[in-house]
Order: sequence, then structure tokens, then C-alpha cells
Amino acid sequence: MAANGTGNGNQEFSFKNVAAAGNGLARIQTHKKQNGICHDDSSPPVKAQTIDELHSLQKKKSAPTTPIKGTQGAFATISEEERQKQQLQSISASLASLTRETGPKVVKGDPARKSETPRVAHEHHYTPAISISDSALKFTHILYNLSPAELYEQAIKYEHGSFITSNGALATLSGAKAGRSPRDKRVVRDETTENELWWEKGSPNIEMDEHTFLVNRERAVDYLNSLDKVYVNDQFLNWDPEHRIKVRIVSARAYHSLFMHNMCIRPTAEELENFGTPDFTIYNAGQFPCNRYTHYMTSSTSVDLNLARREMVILGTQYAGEMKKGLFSVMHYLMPKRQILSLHSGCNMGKDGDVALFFGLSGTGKTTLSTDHNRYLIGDDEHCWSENGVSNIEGGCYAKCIDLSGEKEPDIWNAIKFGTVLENVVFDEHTREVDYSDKSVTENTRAAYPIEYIPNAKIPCVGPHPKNVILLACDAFGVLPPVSKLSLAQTMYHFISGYTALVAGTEDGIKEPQATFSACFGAAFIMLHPTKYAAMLAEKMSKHGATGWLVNTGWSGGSYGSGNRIKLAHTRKIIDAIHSGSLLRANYTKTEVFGLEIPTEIEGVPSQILDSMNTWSDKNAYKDTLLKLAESDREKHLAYACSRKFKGFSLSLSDFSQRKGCCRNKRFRSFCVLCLLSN
Ligand SMILES: Nc1ncnc2c1ncn2[C@@H]1O[C@H](COP(=O)(O)OP(=O)(O)O)[C@@H](O)[C@H]1O
Ligand SMILES: C=C(OP(=O)(O)O)C(=O)O
Ligand SMILES: [Ca+2]
Ligand SMILES: [Mn+2]
Repeated sequence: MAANGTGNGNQEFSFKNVAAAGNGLARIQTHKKQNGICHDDSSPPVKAQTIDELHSLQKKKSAPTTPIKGTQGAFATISEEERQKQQLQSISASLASLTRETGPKVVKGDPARKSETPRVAHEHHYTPAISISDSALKFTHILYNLSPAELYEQAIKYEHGSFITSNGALATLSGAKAGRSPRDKRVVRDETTENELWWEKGSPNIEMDEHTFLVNRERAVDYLNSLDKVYVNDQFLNWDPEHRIKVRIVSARAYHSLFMHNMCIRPTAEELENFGTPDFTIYNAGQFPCNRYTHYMTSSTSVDLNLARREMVILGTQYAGEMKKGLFSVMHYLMPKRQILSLHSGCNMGKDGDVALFFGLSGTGKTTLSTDHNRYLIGDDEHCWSENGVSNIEGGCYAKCIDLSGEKEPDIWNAIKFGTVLENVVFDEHTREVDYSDKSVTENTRAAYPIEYIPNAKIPCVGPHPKNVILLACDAFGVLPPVSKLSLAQTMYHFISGYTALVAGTEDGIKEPQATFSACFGAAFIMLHPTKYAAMLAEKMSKHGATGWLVNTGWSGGSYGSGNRIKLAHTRKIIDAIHSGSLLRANYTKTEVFGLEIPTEIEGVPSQILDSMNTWSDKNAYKDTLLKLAESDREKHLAYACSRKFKGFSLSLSDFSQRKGCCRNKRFRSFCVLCLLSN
């Protein structure tokens, strides 16, 4: 029991005994000063009398990077105290129950650090004099826009499964869900959205009523207020200053707060001082399930969007991608209202200012191919195309990291460092080295990092009008050529059809690549009818003279299971040739069925792979597979044509580009792909 005991039964052993025996280590000699005081080294002593004082020296008050101005024009700014009060009032209002008190008593700071809270707590609380529920008696502690370092400490202290990996990233687990849950997404259908949104078959918008939304909202808010503390992030979306959106994210996990810190645009200290009321709020109560007795609920997960209230509620899933893609859906509603096209695309820019867009469903290569050491990165996933050019919606990137390697993807590899959130990866328990090939938790392992972690990021993340529009299709059938040049009509056709494969993991329940048709290469996130976005794209592409390309980043030489995925190195060479303009000047031949223009030669790519037919050993199997794909494609388009005549007919690509057989029925015109092209 004794502190100096050896614990092995040898009660005799101690350093004293060794020294006394005269055969141990020599005594340490210290310099004796004249006054007789010993010093064990020569460095000056710390300026503290007590341990507490020493600790208080360690931290200094953080000051805003931009000094806050004393006056703003003719108006004097409000006092610091008043500003703090307004900020707390705004947070309290966000967390208010809609059926009981006006808002919880909120206090900034960590409840674990008792000394920090009472003073503020006493000054600001916003409940009526008489509390009518127990929840009104407690404080809600707010951890407001914490820094990555603070969030690391919170995660490691309080969240199971949080670790620092050897590269400095924060490894976390997202729980039972490691991908999005599109079948659990609900959108409030009211008088406005009834007419504005796309509700028909094929739409991602599954309706819920306002009342049910409020039931779920109350559930989330009550859950959040029942906790010791909640995280609040106030941030921005969209680098175009004219169309910037203020978002507030209320969440229960440091992981979620750090994820959104990385993914949304980070305000400067001054911007935060003047943040005011958010334009949109997320309530992420992902640890808590929804109640399946509630109307419209078909599982324990619910991701609910209310455009009128400008709110989103998350219950029953901790997958962080729901927040980022939820906000993307909101932008797909708000931006087109302002004649701005929202794009599910990556975006980069060459040294001469040539901009390329990379459209693609999850896992098709937007992040991988827009992150290019020879070009400036504008963004990897969500953009706007307005009269001013392109702007990134986000402030960070979200890279898939299954089989990530430093050789193949150096910039993404190096971005995984302190501040980066690493989701669901497996690492060595001792060295903390990540094994990127390990799929034990999920195939959808991810890294979320601020965009400036990519050395050649273009900050601010805006650029001129695109020159190339690249449609990435991860073809699980293995019949699409690695690259083809598209006419404007073909670009629209493929944009609306959105043929690609859903890759494993990104959506709940997907275990292997599965063919899908995802309108606008992001049907899960669009809010309006696909032709609305397509019409805007066609208009912008023709106005700015952009060229469309279809790039297959999926299989070749056979379908998934028998063929192989096209080598990333080859795809990169293809993309290089698009950027440089050399592919535009190449010689082309036409393929059967889809009538795609394929180049005969590309530097650095074996010519025999450019026509996918050559890569298949069984030519009949190739033809059958190609026809099967074309047939499904046609069926998809029939759903978007205004003419009822098309029922039972088949529509080929040449009909499409000649708009043959279109009835031009006024009532359906705005939803018709054929009418669209005749405008
Ligand atoms: N030929 C290829 N082109 C692009 N990506 C490829 C290719 N072959 C394999 N990959 C892998 O596919 C994944 C693409 O994912 P990512 O770029 O994150 O897609 P997205 O950003 O569109 O969701 C990466 O893991 C990448 O390494
Ligand atoms: C985050 C997602 O998308 P992406 O793979 O396109 O980044 C997602 O689909 O959940
Ligand atoms: Ca028509
Ligand atoms: Mn991506």
C-alpha cells in the first residue's frame, strides 16, 4: 500500500537502503550558494506563487483578429455587454420549446469548468418569472464556435471512440449509421412548397406536414436542452458575398461541431460579432431516435426539412454528412429562386483562369479529380453558378478515404492532419497509424478538412464562368467509354438521366455498386423538378460557350465483378487533356447506340481502352449490356417528357436531339426535356 513499496514482497528495498549500502548511485551534488539555498538548475523561476496562479498564466484571453470598430458610420456600436446579451438571447430563442417557456436559460461555457459560468448565468436568463416546467429550472450550457483544439479536448474527454491518430487528425465513430438515410428524409409540404417543389415519382422529397415537423422539432429541442451542454456553430454558406447564407448548427457532439467548423465557411471574429439572427438552423439530435408512433415515421431515423421555418431537424442518425447535404438541399431551393444554379459538382481552375466543373454522384470522383496539384481548388462538392461566375457553397472538403494512398492522392493525404475529422477509420491501437484499406467499420470512411488544408486552394473560393463541364459517371456496367465529348443536347440528356452507380456505403444499405439514375447527378438533394436545373445549365453553358464531357470513372472490360475499375492515373490524364484544350482538338469516332464521340488518342492513355468495346473479351455480352443500359435510360426519360404519346414508345437519343415527337403541350412544357431544348 505504501507509495514507495515495491509491491513484490521485498519490503527491504528502497533507494535509501541502496545509498546506505554504499554500492548504489552517487549522491547528486548541487551548487551551494553563499546564502545556503540550493538550486537544481539555472533557469529563472516562473512568475507564480501557487499552482492555480501558474495555471492562470497558461491561457490568455483570445482577442478578435480584426479589432472591433468603435463606431460604424454615424452609429455608435452597442456595448460589449449588450452584444453578448443579444447573442445569448438569439441562442436561447433557437433552443426554445414551442409549447412551454419562451427559451431556456442559456449560459456560455463548459459546465465542467464551474468557475467560468455563474457570473454570466446570473446576468442573462430569459425565462418568465415563474417557471412552469422542470426544464426551465436548469441552464443549457452553450459551447459556442469552439476552436478545433477545444473540440478535440471535448471529443476525447466525453465521446467514446474519439482518438488522435498519428497524423494528428481526430478519429471518430458516427455510430450505427455510416452513410446517409435518403428514405428517412422528409420535407414539409405546405401551400408554398406544394406548388414549388418536385413531389412526383422519382423525387427525393417525401412529404410530411407542419404539425409532425413540430413534433420532431420539439423532441430534438427537448433532448438537446436535457443535456449538460450543447454545441452551437454560427457559420456561413456560399463564398459569393452577395448570396451568403448564415447558418446555425446546434448539436450534441464535439464531432459534429468540428465537422461543421471544417465544412461550412468559418466567420472571422468580426463577422461573428455581427452575426445576428441566422437564416437557417439545424437541430442535430442524432443520438436520439424519432418516435415511430409519429405520423410519417417509418424508422427510428428522421431528417426533416422545413423551408418556411428555415429549420432542419435530425433524429436517429449521427452521420455528419446529413448536415452538409441537408444544407445543400436548402441551397438547391434558395439559389434557383435568385436565378442562381446550384450544382452537385467539384470545381477547379487552371493558371489561366479556365474553370472546370465536375458533376457526379457520391463516389464518382468529384473530390479526387478536383483536387489537382496543377490547378487551384475552388471546391470539391457544392457550388453555385451565377451571373458573377462560380462560387463554392462550403468552406471544406469531405473526401472518401477508402484505400487512400499518399502516392496516388498526395494533397488529400497531406490534408489529414490536426483539425481534420476522420470518420469510421480503423487504426493501430498503439501507434495510432490509420489503415486506410480496412473496411471493418464501413467502406464509406471519410476525412473532413478545411479547404485551406489543400495547398493550392483558391481563397476566396470563387472563379469565372466554367469552360468545361465534366459529367462523371461511375459506370458499373462497364460499357461507357472512358471519355466522350458531348453536344449541348447530349449534355442535357446525360445530366437529366444522371446514369451512374451508387457506390458502397454512402447511402445506408448499399453494399456493392448498383446502377442508378440520379437526375442532375444528385437527385437526393434537388428540390425542384430536374428540368428546372437542366434548363438553367443549358442556358449558362451556351451563353458562356462551355463544352460538356462524359467521363467514366467506373468499370471497363466487363461489369462490376468481372471487369476492372478504370485506373485513376488514366482518368487523370484524360482530365489533363480536357483542361489543356488538347482533347477538344483531337480526332473523334462515333459509338453505337448512344452516339458518343470518342477520341482516338490521348497522351498517356492506351488507345485500345478509349473504345470500351475493345476492353471486353465477349463482344456479345458487351452489346447486350449496352442495350440494357440504353433501355433503362429511355425509360427514365419518358418520365420527363410532356407527351402522353410517349407511353409505350421508345425515345432514342436522336429523337431527343431533334425533339422528334414532342407534343409541346403548354401545361407540361416546363417539365419536358424535349420542350426544354426547343426553347
Ligand atoms: N478512375 C477513377 N477516377 C476517379 N476516382 C477513382 C477512380 N478509380 C478509383 N477511384 C476512387 O473512387 C473514389 C472517388 O471518390 P470521391 O472523389 O470522394 O468521390 P465524390 O467526391 O464524387 O463523392 C476515391 O476513393 C478514388 O480513389
Ligand atoms: C457526403 C456525400 O456526398 P459526396 O460523396 O458527394 O461527397 C453523401 O452523399 O453523403
Ligand atoms: Ca413535349
Ligand atoms: Mn466528394
